[in-house]
Amino acid sequence: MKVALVSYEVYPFAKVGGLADVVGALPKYLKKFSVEPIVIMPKHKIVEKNAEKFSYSLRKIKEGISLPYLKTDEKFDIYQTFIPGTQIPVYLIGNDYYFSAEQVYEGPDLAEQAIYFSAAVFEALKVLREKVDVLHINDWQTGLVPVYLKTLYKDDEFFSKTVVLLTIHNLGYQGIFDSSYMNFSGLPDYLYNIDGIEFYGKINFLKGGILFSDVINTVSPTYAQEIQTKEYGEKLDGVLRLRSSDLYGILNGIDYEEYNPETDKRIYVNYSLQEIEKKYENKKMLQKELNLPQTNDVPVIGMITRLVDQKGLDILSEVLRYILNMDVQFVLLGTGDKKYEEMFKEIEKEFPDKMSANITFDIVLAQKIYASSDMFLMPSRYEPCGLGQMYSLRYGTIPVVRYTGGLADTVMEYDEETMKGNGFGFKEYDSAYLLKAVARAVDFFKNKKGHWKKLIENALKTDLSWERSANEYVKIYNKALNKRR
Ligand SMILES: Nc1ncnc2c1ncn2[C@@H]1O[C@H](COP(=O)(O)OP(=O)(O)O[C@H]2O[C@H](CO)[C@@H](O)[C@H](O)[C@H]2O)[C@@H](O)[C@H]1O
Repeated sequence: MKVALVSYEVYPFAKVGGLADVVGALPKYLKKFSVEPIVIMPKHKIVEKNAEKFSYSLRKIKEGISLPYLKTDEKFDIYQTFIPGTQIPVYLIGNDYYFSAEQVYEGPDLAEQAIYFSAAVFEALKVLREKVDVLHINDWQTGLVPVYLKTLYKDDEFFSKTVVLLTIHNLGYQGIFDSSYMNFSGLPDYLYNIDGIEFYGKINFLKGGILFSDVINTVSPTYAQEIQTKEYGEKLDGVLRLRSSDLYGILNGIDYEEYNPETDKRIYVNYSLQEIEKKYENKKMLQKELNLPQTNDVPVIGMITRLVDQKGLDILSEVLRYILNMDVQFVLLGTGDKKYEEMFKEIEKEFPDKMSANITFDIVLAQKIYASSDMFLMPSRYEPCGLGQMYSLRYGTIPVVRYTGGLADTVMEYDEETMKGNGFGFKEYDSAYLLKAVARAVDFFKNKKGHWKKLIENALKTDLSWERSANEYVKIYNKALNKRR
């Protein structure tokens, strides 16, 4: 079975968030289940910049390809590279006008960029003579791929057996744009309809993906249920309920080779369950690097996140000062909304010995924080899967989370009686419960050393590998293929 994973971000070539990690890792594991994966992404400017850092090279293999249906004369080239350490080909759509901004989600016009990329997938596959069974698309940027397939490419022999799986990594981002883009896309006008891609007087790319894909999944079972409700449905719950018999939840895995405390070169000192004291050497080095007092008596609470409302920053802002009045240190790494960046900077000034606010994007520092912290905070309003808590568990760092979406599927409240569970959390989205959960974790760290050790052991033993998830993906690829047979 040949599968093309289509994504606007892929690690290590261009990463903004968790989407990149998933599409960068999944193909490696699909291979173990006899799937032949290829990857298609835009050649963002950052892809060239990252080449040296991650030791890959880019080779131009085709050039000057036009898009027959779009209202543009812009042509694209195809570059090729491989997922590092593998033979898995990555094809990059290169166009200087659309994909040369400094940041992945910048550029002349994000709607046109996404349309251009989605349409280019078809022409690229034809030029490359890559006949794929499944187009595995990801998030709104690729939502129009199945719409093109089932309309303008419907009678194209080359794609007559191709099916589409849409993975929704985050329903909060849908790609809602002015209806005038219908014209640019070249898609038939009848699609601008409530049963098509029209959405409250605009067009919605993700809605197109949901309606036109053969099978859909989200990145955790709980989130797959939640998004069919009004509370989490982001106005697409009705459309999702319509597709509920084709909607699955598959928990993401994490890349166990890339994220391994025993071998990770980005952290200060490697460690394992057998040498857990070395985790504390990391902690001391991080404290030093970030100018915090070097001590093991005080728990370090880490947080690495895009600074957006989704991540629970509003309830955190209500109680962060209370948290810092406990005997703790708090290390934040994140970028995003200015109001949150400023808030953390402000609080850092108030608590210079306790708070370190790092408003930057830094993959190496992220790793050091995952390894060195005692706890990892993720009080999300909603969380499709969440990778942060999984990386923490892998590094023996205890997650404190709101039990929603994938957080509810991966973190289990610690039970003193049975000594089962790998973290702490709260259900209701309310700052008082957040504070209580943090206080409970701090109490265990300080006063219940035996239990804390057991927590670390349970965290390190949690199975979050991709193998199981890759197997699930193969099952739903087959479900999609059965629809066309
Ligand atoms: N400033 C910074 N510096 C370095 N690294 C940083 C960083 N800010 C964030 N990161 C990294 O970006 C990733 C974030 O992944 P998450 O899954 O936690 O959230 P995100 O909302 O981006 O992903 C969405 O897609 C993923 C993938 O499906 C879902 O798990 C998730 O729920 C959904 O919201 C982590 O690897 C984190 O370490």
